[in-house]
Amino acid sequence: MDPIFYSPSNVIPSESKLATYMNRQNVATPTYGMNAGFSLLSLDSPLSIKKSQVTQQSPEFIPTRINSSPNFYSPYHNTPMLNNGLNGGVANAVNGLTPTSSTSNKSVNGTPSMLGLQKATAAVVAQQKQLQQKHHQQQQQQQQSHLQQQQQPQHSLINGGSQQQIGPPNANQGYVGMTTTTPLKGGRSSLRRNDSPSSIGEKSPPRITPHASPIPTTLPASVHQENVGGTVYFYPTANHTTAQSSSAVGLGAGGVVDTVASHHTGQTGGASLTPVQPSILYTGHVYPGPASNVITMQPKTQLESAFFMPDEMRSEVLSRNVISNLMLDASETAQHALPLEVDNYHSLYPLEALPVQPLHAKLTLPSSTYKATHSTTGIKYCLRRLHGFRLQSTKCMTVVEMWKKLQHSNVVQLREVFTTKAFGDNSLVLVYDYHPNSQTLLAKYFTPPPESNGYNDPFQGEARPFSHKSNLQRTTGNGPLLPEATIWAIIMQLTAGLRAIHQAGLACRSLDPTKIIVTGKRIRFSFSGTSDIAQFDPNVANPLAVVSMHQQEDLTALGRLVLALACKCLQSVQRDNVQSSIEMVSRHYSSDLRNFIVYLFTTTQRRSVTDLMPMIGARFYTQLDALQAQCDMQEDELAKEMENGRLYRILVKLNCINERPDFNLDCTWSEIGDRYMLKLFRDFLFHSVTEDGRPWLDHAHIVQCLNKLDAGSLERVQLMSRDEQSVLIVTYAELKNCLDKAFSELLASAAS
Ligand SMILES: Nc1ncnc2c1ncn2[C@@H]1O[C@H](COP(=O)(O)OP(=O)(O)OP(=O)(O)O)[C@@H](O)[C@H]1O
Repeated sequence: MDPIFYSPSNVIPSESKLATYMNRQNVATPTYGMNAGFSLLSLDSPLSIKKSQVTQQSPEFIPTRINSSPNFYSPYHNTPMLNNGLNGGVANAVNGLTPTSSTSNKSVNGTPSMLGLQKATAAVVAQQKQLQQKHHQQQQQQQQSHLQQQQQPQHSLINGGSQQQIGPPNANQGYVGMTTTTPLKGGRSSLRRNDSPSSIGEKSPPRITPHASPIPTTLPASVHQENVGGTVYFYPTANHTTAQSSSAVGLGAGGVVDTVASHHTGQTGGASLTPVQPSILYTGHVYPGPASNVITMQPKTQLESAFFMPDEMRSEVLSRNVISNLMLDASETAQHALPLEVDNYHSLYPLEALPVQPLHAKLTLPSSTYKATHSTTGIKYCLRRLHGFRLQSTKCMTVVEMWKKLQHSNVVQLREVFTTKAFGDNSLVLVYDYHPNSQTLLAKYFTPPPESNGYNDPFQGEARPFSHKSNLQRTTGNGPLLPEATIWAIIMQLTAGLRAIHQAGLACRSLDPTKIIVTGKRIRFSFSGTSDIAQFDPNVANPLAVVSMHQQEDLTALGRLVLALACKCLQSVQRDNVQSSIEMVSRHYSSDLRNFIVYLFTTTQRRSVTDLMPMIGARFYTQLDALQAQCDMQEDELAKEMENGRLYRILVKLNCINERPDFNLDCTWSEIGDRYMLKLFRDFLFHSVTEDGRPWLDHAHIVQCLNKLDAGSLERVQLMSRDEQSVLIVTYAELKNCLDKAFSELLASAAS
């Protein structure tokens, strides 16, 4: 909330209109000319859009006009928009000081758009500056001497969308009229109720409780009080308005209440017409649309990319969420003989394990893997259970601590280790980070695709890994060979992880396609440290020497894995096949890849993971570039979703307040006082209809209005009562104040 506009009032209840007015009186704000002020008002409202200009939206509820509006994403009131030649209609409207010009909302292709509306508002602001200079003197004279007389011909009552020129119902009320048309109806004819908040004579019978706005005991002479169906509204009187500012706009005739007028009343009471700066009108923080470097990365059209995340990213996120939320019901849990709780974890869910043929069959202990939820934090983890395992020595906890400290983006982090009897045996459980929708390297690259017609090629797959066809290796039983770039991308991630492990004084010891997981494009060593614990020997004299030996074994295992990946076949690394497999690599891939594999297979010399870096060479930059491009895209998606989250929170607030059936035993709470404005605003947002009564659905309208509400823009909005008999004119800043206040009341009540 902006304290400038909503400083606490001392005598008058803060929820009353008077309080709002009183607060405004003390504020030095720029002054608006009456006509210009109204022209500003109407131009940014869909109320001024003619039926013929309203374009039906696509079923997807996307503004379809975006392609024809290149500046759609320009921030509101962006000055350059004034110069793009698209706002001629607006200029005409302003020149004529006629806020009713329907051409103001036309976009390039002649259809109305929020761009048009934005431009209209921006254009008005610019035109306003010129007009203020031009008419400054003239207005001063008019306002000082004959304000009342000059206003009279302009008085109008917005009534059911038609324009009626009427005189002020009561001269003492200081009504200041406006001329406008409202082709779009904010109300719903089917829901017409006599619940108008403002005075339009006898047409708005009461629906509002008399206790809505407590009446202050003393009223300043400058304030007019009016009781409408039990709700008291306070307006500045004509005299006061005149005295305050010769150009002040106080209250619309009949049902038109301009609650913003005093915002624009000059402090000196003179007629200085300082326009509201665009930045003050709306300090927007809307998503400006995708960056050009990002949009070219996406296969979608500009429109799609602007609103929706790439399909690949969406399906990845969705499937991760689905998998992450999977749970067993009670009968399934019993069927799997799973305990309800294991230590601090519950909701165990077995992670599917494929029948595998590991390259390293050293770890023969039976084991199981589960997803489980932490009882306190609700965070999901991956539990690796070693069945029937007894810790021989607590000395191995030293190595557990070393693994726990190892943090790397290519290593699944070990969190804790505990023993348990919850499974009915002595199990050791290792708790790792859970990465949903992961699959092992084995499942991803070494599993034959399912046969479509039931026919199995006897010359393909594991039965005859290098068979009769001369170009067999181009298509193995596990599908076509991998592109070299993919192999290098895997190598880079594996060597990065391995380097971190070795530098921490540890060894992987299970560098095996069943113990490496792939999550999207990320490769991680999983279940690290399991071998260290399962095969811990407390009697080893020189643990450092053993680690060094294991590290050398890791490098050999890496060479075997890369060779298997290059041949897309596990049998290619069997002792008898290695030579022919390397020849095959020479034929199909670069000599760099071959040399890389040969280096790792050369066990006669001491190797180091750091020696692998120069072999990767400039490919490192390609990988870095791809990662940074991905970051750019994800950051852009984040910006988009951040805005969605913000708008969602406003909607939550609005809907918690609107139509609330009962609050502190007051069933009319949401219908009275300032909350009534929020209700009408909700109608304006979502229930606008075209002149012929068709729903007017425009996502851009909703987003734009919500953004203005969130920013507390000083721009005004016309709200029409559901009986369509009256119009309330408020700023978004006032609406925001109402929203904050009403929601705070709800929060306070909920907390008490
Ligand atoms: N940290 C993790 N987060 C999410 N899923 C994982 C994680 N680690 C492994 N997985 C998945 O769990 C599944 C089972 O892995 P596991 O290593 O138990 O396979 P396995 O074939 O049973 O191996 P083993 O024969 O050694 O028990 C695999 O699909 C793997 O992708």
